[in-house]
Amino acid sequence: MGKVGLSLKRSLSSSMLFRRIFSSLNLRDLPPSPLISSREFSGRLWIPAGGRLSDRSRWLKFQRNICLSSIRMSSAFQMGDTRRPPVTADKADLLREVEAALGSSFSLEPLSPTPNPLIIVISGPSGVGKDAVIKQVRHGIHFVVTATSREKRPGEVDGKDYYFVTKEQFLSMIERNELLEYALVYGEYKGIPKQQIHDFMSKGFDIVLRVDIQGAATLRSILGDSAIFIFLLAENEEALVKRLIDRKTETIDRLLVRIATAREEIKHLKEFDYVVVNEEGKLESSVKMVESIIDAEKARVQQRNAVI
Ligand SMILES: Nc1ncnc2c1ncn2[C@@H]1O[C@H](COP(=O)(O)OP(=O)(O)OP(=O)(O)O)[C@@H](O)[C@H]1O
Repeated sequence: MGKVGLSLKRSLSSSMLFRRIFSSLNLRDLPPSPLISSREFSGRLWIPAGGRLSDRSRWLKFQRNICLSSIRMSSAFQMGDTRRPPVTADKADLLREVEAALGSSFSLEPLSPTPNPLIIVISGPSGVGKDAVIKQVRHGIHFVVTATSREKRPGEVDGKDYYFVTKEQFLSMIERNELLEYALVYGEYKGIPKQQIHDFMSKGFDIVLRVDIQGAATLRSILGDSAIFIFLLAENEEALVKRLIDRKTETIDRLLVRIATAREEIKHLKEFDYVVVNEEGKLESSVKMVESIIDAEKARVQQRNAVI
């Protein structure tokens, strides 16, 4: 027998079983329900096809209990309240009827608090794909533009990829306490301007900070558990080095420094909350994984509360 025939047979036997149990309820002996007609009842009941018979029997028993308790509830309502709404009344009428019976109207206030804006720190070895992942993460997120004293790479845009400043300008930003965190990386300064974080958090945006491992450690000491720390990794060392070579921005000497640094950095993985493996050719999955982490964090009962 084909798949279609088998599932048809299953659903037929399910509905026969259901009819046998439903008919044992003696609905006609019960007072009519003001809220739910027996036709609506049968429309709402659902019996899973397939599965072991014992599972399905348990499911049917569960459905029957729901039927019985609904009938009991509606009977109680009927006994205590002589203003029976007609069975044909629409949803809005029934809602008003129930509100009148309760003596108060239903609140439209959200039942759970609005999630706090998040600060998401993304770190990982050089060339692992931090920028590539962050650029594709969905809207509602502000990727903080870092200030740097390093030279612009081909294709980079000032104010979009980085704020390119001179070393002197960077040092005055440090003096004015305008940076949340800064570091000297491969002889160049990189730092996070505080004002941008304030501005976007106050508008309800989640904040993404992209820092190296040293920066992540500093941010952990400043923000503690109020921020989320994600470590981005390649699937193996070879994939990481190939990615750096493909970028065509590194001399052999700089490549050697970055590889040695990456080996040290990977040892800090345990200081992070999450790890995302950015596999070769699977950038999209890594982006989805980061988005899933953000979704899960938004659903936390105990929200993180980042304050800068
Ligand atoms: N999953 C992937 N598969 C293949 N190539 C990737 C993947 N992710 C990123 N890349 C490529 O790897 C290179 C390095 O990525 P990217 O510049 O985003 O790394 P990074 O971690 O931001 O580096 P750095 O810290 O040195 O700035 C880029 O050419 C990018 O397009």
